[in-house]
Amino acid sequence: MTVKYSHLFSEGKIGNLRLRNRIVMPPMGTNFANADGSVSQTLIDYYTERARGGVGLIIVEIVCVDSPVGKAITNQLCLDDDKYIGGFADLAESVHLEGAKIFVQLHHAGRQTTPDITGGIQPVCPSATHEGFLNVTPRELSNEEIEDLVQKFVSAAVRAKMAGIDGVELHGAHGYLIGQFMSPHINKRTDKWGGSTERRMRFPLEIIRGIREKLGPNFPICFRFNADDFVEDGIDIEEAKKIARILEDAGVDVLNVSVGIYEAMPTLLEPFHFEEGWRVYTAEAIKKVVNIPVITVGVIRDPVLADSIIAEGKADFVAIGRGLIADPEWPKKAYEGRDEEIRKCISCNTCIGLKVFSGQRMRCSVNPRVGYEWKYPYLPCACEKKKVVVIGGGPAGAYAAITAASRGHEVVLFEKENKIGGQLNISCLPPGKEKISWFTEWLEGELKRQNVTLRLGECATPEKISALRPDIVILATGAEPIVPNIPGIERAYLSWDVLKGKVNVPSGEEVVVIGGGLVGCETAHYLLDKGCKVTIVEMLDDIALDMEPIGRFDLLNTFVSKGVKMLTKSLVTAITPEAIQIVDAYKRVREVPAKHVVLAVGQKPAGCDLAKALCDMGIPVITVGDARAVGKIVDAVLFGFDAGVKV
Ligand SMILES: Cc1cc2nc3c(=O)[nH]c(=O)nc-3n(C[C@H](O)[C@H](O)[C@H](O)COP(=O)(O)OP(=O)(O)OC[C@H]3O[C@@H](n4cnc5c(N)ncnc54)[C@H](O)[C@@H]3O)c2cc1C
Ligand SMILES: Cc1cc2nc3c(=O)[nH]c(=O)nc-3n(C[C@H](O)[C@H](O)[C@H](O)COP(=O)(O)O)c2cc1C
Ligand code: SF4
Repeated sequence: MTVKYSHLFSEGKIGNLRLRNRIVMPPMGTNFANADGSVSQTLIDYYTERARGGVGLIIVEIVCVDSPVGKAITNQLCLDDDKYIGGFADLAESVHLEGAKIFVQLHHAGRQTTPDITGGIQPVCPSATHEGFLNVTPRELSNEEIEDLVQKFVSAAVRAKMAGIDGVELHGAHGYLIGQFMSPHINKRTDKWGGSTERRMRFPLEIIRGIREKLGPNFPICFRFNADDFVEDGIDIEEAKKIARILEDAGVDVLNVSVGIYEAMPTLLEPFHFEEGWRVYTAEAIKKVVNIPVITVGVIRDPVLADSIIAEGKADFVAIGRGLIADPEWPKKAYEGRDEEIRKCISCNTCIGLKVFSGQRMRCSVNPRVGYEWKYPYLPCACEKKKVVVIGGGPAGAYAAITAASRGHEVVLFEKENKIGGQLNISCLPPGKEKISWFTEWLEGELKRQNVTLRLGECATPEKISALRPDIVILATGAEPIVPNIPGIERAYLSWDVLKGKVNVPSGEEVVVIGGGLVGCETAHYLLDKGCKVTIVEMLDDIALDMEPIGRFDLLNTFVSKGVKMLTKSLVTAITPEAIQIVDAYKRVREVPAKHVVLAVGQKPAGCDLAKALCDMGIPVITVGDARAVGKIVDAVLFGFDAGVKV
């Protein structure tokens, strides 16, 4: 077989370690560890599946060297005690059996954590500089504490080696403890641990020296660091080049080049709008000044791009992070030239913002098996072939249909529109959200590949359904916008219609968006981009509270910089010909001028009557997605998949 991406699938080398290709899974926290920090079966199955999918090297997520004060997430792996070695040995063996190599990322959060995570302990830092994203003021570390921490990193590396792990990555990026020492933005010390670049590098260099002393010259050490902190006075690309040379001289085997600290969060965990490969230039700049291999990362979703990065010598390895959460078979499919079958990550950040950073286990919007690899190791073939009718071709219905068909059932899917996707076709319309349509395209392709009979442009009725004599119906009719009963409501446009371009709000005109949730804010963003003067009115304390926090941080910065008015704790009581009437936070009745009014006060489940009619006919019905409870893509896909497994 000719390999389409010959550069990507050429052998790689880190120190003396040989890797089967140039694809690296970068560290990504999951919250899958046990509560005591030990390796769980969920975690082993999750990583083993990625190894089976063909990745060359897995760098396991942040592993704490000093728990609890050094933890950044609730259920974080630990290696600060010998009791953890056994679990890591099981993990290493399982990954090795699938042909991949495995490193662990040694980590201390420093100031980028909260007392909720550290068990009430005040976070520590080289200097007591305030952290703006989490709003934390840390305590300054003493000289003795710093020396003790150096030993903790070294001891954790020794334990990793004892467990059969192939190498360690030191987490010097993203503004965690090692990076805090390195960054002039955070490290204000005047003793031997602060000052010039060389002095700020003392902490990581002591750790590297300690590891080399204990484990010798052949144990691979990877160093992850920022080529740009993207904050004032932080590390920039010129400083990063100096750092890279210092690390090479210190005997580091490979550099994993990243960017951003929490205060510049959208650069390190890019929301929807960041372009593919936007930060490859940083790795390319670092590669030019060193002779050791360099890893690049950040929104690399497409094998063509990944292969070209290697071919053009911009980096030696490409790290595919969220891409491998979304599709563990990304490498295998690329290797076999099945590019269109890759279920690409859409950069929604549900996995991190709504799940891991919110103390929950990782889940993925487009891959329902994430964290459930143990539960669904394979899809059981249907014992008895059934006729399954699915109503609704949004993500819930489409995923249910794909899953049921792949198990051998005969599946018919009704979608009243002429296109699959449901609300995905609206959610991809606000500025920067085009990547959502990648998922719609994948669903369309997969429905074809699984031979699902599509009845597009056909509204399902009880009569049509019963005529097909289905064994079971999966009802995935989604949601519809809520229209509140307030005087003057006839003058308001629905946000869905504005986004679809069914109504035109001329640019330059004043618009009030009623409802400041995700849909209202994204409609406001769309109107802002069109040049409208936008006011958002929201009855809750704040806006966009249902939005993924990193995307929200990004959007609110845009709103502030572009002068969007945000009226919170304000209830709309009427819409008049030129204004809206509100009761504001101080219980005052006020008028807000509004040439145009857009309504986005939430959605409610649709299709309840249809479900009832089918049940009355004695047809078994499973209701999934927004039709069951209005949620997000992640909920629709998980429940759709689960229904497809159960029928
Ligand atoms: C503007 C906007 C932005 C959004 N942004 C995000 C986001 O960033 N992240 C996120 O996670 N979620 C987002 N969402 C929400 C997400 O799109 C929905 O939660 C998800 O699409 C629900 O999937 P579903 O399959 O349950 O329903 P839907 O997507 O609503 O699909 C239901 C389908 O059923 C069809 N249907 C209904 N009745 C019948 C019938 N009788 N016969 C045939 N077909 C029928 C409809 O035409 C529709 O295609 C957004 C939603 C909107 C409106
Ligand atoms: C859920 C999640 C958890 C992450 N956890 C870590 C981590 O533990 N250590 C780290 O260095 N980077 C972490 N990252 C950043 C990734 O390693 C990677 O740099 C980033 O996601 C950009 O690459 P991508 O677009 O390929 O996902 C995390 C990212 C995600 C999405
Ligand atoms: S949850 Fe969203 S961002 Fe995270 S891997 Fe899945 S698709 Fe990508």
